[in-house]
Amino acid sequence: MTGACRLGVEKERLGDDGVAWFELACPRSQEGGPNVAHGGWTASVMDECLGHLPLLNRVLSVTAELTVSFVKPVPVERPVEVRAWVERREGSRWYIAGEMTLLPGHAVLARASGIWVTRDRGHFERHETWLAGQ
Ligand SMILES: CC(C)(COP(=O)(O)OP(=O)(O)OC[C@H]1O[C@@H](n2cnc3c(N)ncnc32)[C@H](O)[C@@H]1OP(=O)(O)O)[C@@H](O)C(=O)NCCC(=O)NCCSC(=O)Cc1ccccc1
Repeated sequence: MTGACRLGVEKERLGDDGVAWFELACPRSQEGGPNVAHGGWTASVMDECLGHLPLLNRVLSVTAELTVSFVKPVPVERPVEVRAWVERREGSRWYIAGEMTLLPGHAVLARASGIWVTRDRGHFERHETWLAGQ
């Protein structure tokens, strides 16, 4: 369980096959058109879910690139599923892809792919040092 996620993610699980699975619904507050999600919500959810895959493997990473295809409008307050999987790893880069489908029929609503770069625990401290010089 992920607790009270502001994006609406309610459940999360890593399968034995390495595929991460999430169940969620777009909150009414994220509406971008009549009864449908704002695209920024969809992109954020894909970042959140795909980015959780390294975390579920106990690896700290940050998003370096993210591409989202908006296939269909996402209805608000309707259960949707996101699946995420690792396509390949090269050096410190994780190439991760995923898709969002509408439950219960699994019509595809969005697809995403991106690159996550692993970081050590000093990442945020180094950022604070950099920020102080700006
Ligand atoms: C860290 C980095 C992405 C790269 O820093 P640098 O100093 O340049 O890195 P460095 O030189 O050490 O290279 C390392 C490796 O990376 C590669 N590479 C580098 N750039 C790119 C690229 N654009 N695209 C592709 N690859 C790139 C580079 O070739 C090298 O590869 P190698 O090791 O030779 O195979 C920096 O630009 C940054 O912090 N950006 C902001 C990130 C941020 O704030 N994200 C949003 C918040 S996080 C979030 O929300 C996710 C989340 C969700 C849910 C739960 C948890 C997490």
